[in-house]
Amino acid sequence: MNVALIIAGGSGHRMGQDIPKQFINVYDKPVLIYTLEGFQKHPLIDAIELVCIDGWHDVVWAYAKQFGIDKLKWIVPGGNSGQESIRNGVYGLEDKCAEDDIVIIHDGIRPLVDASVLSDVIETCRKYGNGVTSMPYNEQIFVKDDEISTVKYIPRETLRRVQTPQAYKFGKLDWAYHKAFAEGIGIKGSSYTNTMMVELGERLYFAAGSDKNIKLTTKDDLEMFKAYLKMDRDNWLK
Ligand SMILES: C[C@](O)(CO)[C@H](O)COP(=O)(O)O
Repeated sequence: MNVALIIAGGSGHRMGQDIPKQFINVYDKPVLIYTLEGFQKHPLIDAIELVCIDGWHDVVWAYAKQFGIDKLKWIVPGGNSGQESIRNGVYGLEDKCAEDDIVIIHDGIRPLVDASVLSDVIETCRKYGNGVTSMPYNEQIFVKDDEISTVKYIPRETLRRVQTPQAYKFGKLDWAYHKAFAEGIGIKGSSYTNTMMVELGERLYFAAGSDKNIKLTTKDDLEMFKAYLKMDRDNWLK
């Protein structure tokens, strides 16, 4: 079984809106529903679990009914940090998933995930035990020496930037969150499943990412999302 674990536990202050950014309407549809539709339509996804900020669960069930997201099976509460939210989602699957089932973790605010990206991350996980979508860097990365200057760069050929979706076998994922939270490894600051896994000594395997798979963090990202949707619609009308 392949289960999507969608993370929508945040309140999204950086967007400067009154409502959490995953619930902002774009052309009469909430951002989160665009994300869920990507998983709903994919033939390899069997079920979806959503980690959702408190107070919005009934709203999500109503939207799921309205937009035909019938793969959505479970909603669990968000945590105080990104890692707590993902942990809640993983623990919520303990009586639903077997060791070898694949869990595909994805940010609820990345609404442009392509079917080919999902297929490749699942295939990579089948082959190696995990898969993280990633992209090369096409800009130079410099290390700050202080707040205003640098004397060091990292050759970009040695770097990959990692996105979601990320796929893990459930047994390993569940083991990792229990160990990480028991021992305080890889759960602070901007940690995510990928960085935690590496801190726990695991090797991660790259799957194909996409430049279109943007994370909606700022208002500019929202404008870019709208532009992508318009471009798709214009292509479809041609
Ligand atoms: C993939 C990711 O960048 C972590 O490596 C993830 O998208 C981060 O999400 P966050 O909400 O900005 O922590």
